[in-house]
Amino acid sequence: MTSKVLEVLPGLYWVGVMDYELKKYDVLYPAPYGSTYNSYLLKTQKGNVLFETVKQEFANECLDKIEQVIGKEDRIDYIIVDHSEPDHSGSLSPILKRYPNATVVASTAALNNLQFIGHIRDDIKTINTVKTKQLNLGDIHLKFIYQPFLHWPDTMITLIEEMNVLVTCDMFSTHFADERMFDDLIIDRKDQYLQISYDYFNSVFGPFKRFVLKGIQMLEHQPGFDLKNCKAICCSHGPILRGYIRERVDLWRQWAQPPSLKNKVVIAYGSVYGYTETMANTIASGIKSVGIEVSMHNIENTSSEEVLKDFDNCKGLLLGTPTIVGDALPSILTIACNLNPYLHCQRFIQCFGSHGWSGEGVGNLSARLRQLKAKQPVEPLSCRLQPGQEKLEECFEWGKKFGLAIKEEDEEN
Ligand SMILES: Cc1cc2nc3c(=O)[nH]c(=O)nc-3n(C[C@H](O)[C@H](O)[C@H](O)COP(=O)(O)O)c2cc1C
Repeated sequence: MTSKVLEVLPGLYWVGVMDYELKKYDVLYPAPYGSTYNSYLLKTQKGNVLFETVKQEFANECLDKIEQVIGKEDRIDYIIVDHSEPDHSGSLSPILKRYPNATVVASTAALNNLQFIGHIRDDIKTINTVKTKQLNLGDIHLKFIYQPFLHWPDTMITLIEEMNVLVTCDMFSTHFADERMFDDLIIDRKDQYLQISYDYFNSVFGPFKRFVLKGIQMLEHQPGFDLKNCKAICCSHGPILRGYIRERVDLWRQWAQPPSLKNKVVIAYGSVYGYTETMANTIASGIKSVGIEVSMHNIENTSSEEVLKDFDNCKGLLLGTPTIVGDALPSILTIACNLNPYLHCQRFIQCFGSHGWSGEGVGNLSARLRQLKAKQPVEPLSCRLQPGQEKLEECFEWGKKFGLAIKEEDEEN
């Protein structure tokens, strides 16, 4: 189903598309309300400017809408690519084919990526916004504000100065398709919009919270721009913001606050004969001896999800596994695979376990844990079969050292 061109403000039009069929995004996350790929067309004294394109399969619909605004004869002079992810740049090639004289305006990193997305021709005119930070279009000036990691290294925000409008690409976006397209027109779906906005924030921007806070601060202190008088935030998915800009910015700021982590260690383990379990209990005693709280999970009676939920607001995690047929226990490996270097590199994470002969369990698990680049005040701890008195003393000291590292960091802060 095609949608209509919408006027955002005089001279600025939405020429994006609706994607009601989208069921999931980024492979993993449900998109229960579909999505939109927002592209905007700005008419100025010195030419027509297109902000973002749309997903490749919607190129013709976007081209039709562009023609509805500028007619068959007029041309696109500039295409601003605030972020080169294919859902925004996928139609760049067909649009450049139709408007071969358009200049592509993007950051160094985005221009670089565009060589590998749609493989645009080498002779296309470009402006690198890391060097050229402004564009004078007569009655309108564009200011390019490079904001890497919102949410790729290539991202920028464009300020349409005279209109007091921000084009933010994925920042302040969400996957939500509604033909009314403006935040103040969809208040009857407020709860759905809020819920999917939070999910989108978490999945896409969750790993980049400090960049979100930096980005918001930058917008609030941008010379010549007043967020209070901002007329619209033209994001790249879901409703355009115009009625509730302040509220949305405040929500994003609130969601982006760093988690407050407890001085607590979660220990999750599996154990066939109780050997890894004995290690776990002794390690826990060592941790508690320095005043750090511990919570224990035997994976036989709980799930990886519950362990991850418990660890969500804790500083430390220890994973225990025996070696079973040349590997670690899958459920314990699953916990490690659900951790992420961007999200968990500031935490304390290590592993331990018992084995019979070859001992790959702890080795394989620790290979994954090293990829997280988390803090590891102790080396992985292995034990051949049943831990004896000496090994138990080692477990106690190992736990104590792990707990002390958490305590010392807390005292330093
Ligand atoms: C089904 C099964 C397969 C095993 N495979 C291995 C193996 O490939 N390599 C190894 O070092 N030990 C292997 N073991 C031995 C255990 O790792 C060892 O008994 C360990 O001490 C068990 O610790 P737990 O009581 O904490 O489970 C295996 C044990 C079982 C029950």
